[in-house]
Amino acid sequence: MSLFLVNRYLGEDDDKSDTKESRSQALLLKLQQKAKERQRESLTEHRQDPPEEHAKKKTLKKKNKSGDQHLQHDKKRKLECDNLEEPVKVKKKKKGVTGNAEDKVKKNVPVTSTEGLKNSGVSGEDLQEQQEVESKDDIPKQTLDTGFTVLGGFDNKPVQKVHRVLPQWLAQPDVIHKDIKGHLVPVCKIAGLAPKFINKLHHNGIDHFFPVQAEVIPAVLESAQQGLLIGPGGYKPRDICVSAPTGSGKTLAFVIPVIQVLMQRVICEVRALAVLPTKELAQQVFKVFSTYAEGTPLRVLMLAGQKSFAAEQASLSEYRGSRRRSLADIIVATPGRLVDHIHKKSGLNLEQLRFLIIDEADRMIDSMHQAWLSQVVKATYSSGSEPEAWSIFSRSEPACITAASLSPPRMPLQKLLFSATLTQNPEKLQQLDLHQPRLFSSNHCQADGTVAAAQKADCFDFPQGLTEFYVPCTLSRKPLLILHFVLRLKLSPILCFTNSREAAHRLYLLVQLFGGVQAAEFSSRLSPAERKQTLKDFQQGKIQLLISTDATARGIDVSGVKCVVNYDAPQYVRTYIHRVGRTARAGKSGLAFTFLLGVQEKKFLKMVMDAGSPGIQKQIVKSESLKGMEGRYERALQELAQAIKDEKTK
Ligand SMILES: Nc1ncnc2c1ncn2[C@@H]1O[C@H](COP(=O)(O)OP(=O)(O)OP(=O)(O)O)[C@@H](O)[C@H]1O
Repeated sequence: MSLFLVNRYLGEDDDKSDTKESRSQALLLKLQQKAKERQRESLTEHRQDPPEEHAKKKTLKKKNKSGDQHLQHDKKRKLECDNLEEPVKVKKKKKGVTGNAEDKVKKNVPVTSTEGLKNSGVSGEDLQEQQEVESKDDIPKQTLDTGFTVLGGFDNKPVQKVHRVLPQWLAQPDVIHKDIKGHLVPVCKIAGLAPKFINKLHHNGIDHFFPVQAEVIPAVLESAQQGLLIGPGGYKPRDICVSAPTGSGKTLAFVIPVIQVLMQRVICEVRALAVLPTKELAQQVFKVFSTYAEGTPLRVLMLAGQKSFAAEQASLSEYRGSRRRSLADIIVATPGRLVDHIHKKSGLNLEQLRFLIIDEADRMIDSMHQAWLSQVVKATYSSGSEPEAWSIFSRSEPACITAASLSPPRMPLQKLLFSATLTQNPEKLQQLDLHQPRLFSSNHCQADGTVAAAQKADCFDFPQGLTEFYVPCTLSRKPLLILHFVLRLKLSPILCFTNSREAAHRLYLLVQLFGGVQAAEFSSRLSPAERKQTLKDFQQGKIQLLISTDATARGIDVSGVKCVVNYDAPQYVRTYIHRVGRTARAGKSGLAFTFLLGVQEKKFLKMVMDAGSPGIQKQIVKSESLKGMEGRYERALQELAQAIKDEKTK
């Protein structure tokens, strides 16, 4: 009933009905061909039969029209005895129940496509009668008897495509320019930054802000213009989401305003918490916070498992007199360690928390293990256990609104989300319970800076200076290719990604056995201390080829990476974007190569183009250019088998 037809949003995939449509089209064509063949046979037969014979058949057919199966069977047997072919039922049917196209062909009744009928030599008036009869037949029997008219048709209408409807804040974001170099803003132009802060930026070689920083820093400063307790206009400050390419400077976009807002604080309380997915990223952000908090009274602490739990606990707070005092203003943590400290009540007091920063937000949303966010938000409400001098400002759990609950200003909790591949799926974002969110996105920015129409889901921005290639190859040639890139093409330092830590380890052993390359591996096979040392050596240029799993794919900032190689093609487009984003950072240029087997090419290229890649070029490496390495390579392969066996025995 079309009155109650509801079209659902079927996602960005190809329309399901299209496939259904194409299937039925194909079936129809097949049936028509069969019908035509039968009609041709009958016509040839028709010409051969004498007229009386033809009349006999016709009457026979009319009598048996509504015959049942066994009668049909007898007739068939009778005809066979008379050594006569069964006539192909080509022509019209006066009455009868419509079957589907397939049934029609089985009973040799022509499929109701008019050209099929025309070709079969059925005359015009028959055609008209046929269509009238059929069109009447289309209406189910009971309506003919009752005379009621049926609202809407029963015919199979294709589902209309319903376009995605986004909340306004997602559909109309604040635009961030993609072109970093073309839209630099001098740091002194940003209102609200303390002069000594500007000097510190100059001292660290930062004279201009990148587009994402020029947009986000003023927005965060504005949300705390009236102090920590209230946002603009006396309302609770809006949460902020930032979606900008890899290497576009998102870290400083939250470090600088948070330090600027908190540096005037009087009493030390935990007022900023940055949560990151991995230890290495936490270490990296902790370093940036420490660099810019130097010279201010702010103290930065990391809870990521680099030190023992007890050592972290001791550095969180201490008793002074009868009260526990916080020893940290800003905390940088990984979710697991953070939840441990909350559960074990190890002196982590979040009741004065003002900024909750979630970096690599899409990854943090997907891996909400231990429901860390709800634990953190719960911990920001006053437990009521210790009568706090700040009780006047401490938050109480949201309850019914009363005059009392509205009177004293509560410390608002403002969430700041950052990612290069921020999801636009409202259902996923709903988990974060954002308050009147404001989105800053480069995704919607056109070349001339105007806002593009709502983007397809999962369409992202790639760094401007990135050039992407794919290399068709076979499994056995991959190691030779990576050696060719290091030894012959001199593309090092190369960051090479594999899809598993075993593959990374095997490749590392093989490259070591081949010789002549400073290589290292980076995966969870190494201890945190070894990983930290490996990253440091890579930063210092002591390593030509770093073979890594996706542990370094996100956020790790290693300046000077000229080339990223996807030794194993990534399964997901977000993984691809974060891997290739390890190069071409801060507006610099960089190369990304993906080794593809024949079977992977079509699907991978479609995935990358659908994600908004500016273009990926085919780079063929001829077998001749690998000549001369085969001998050493074969020997290295044999030794590898032995080396792996020895490791297993150890
Ligand atoms: N205004 C600036 N001027 C010069 N260099 C900058 C500026 N802002 C950031 N950088 C440098 O750019 C590099 C990338 O910065 P950052 O790691 O913050 O990028 P990102 O957007 O967080 O990347 P990812 O999405 O991969 O985490 C860093 O080495 C940083 O020091």
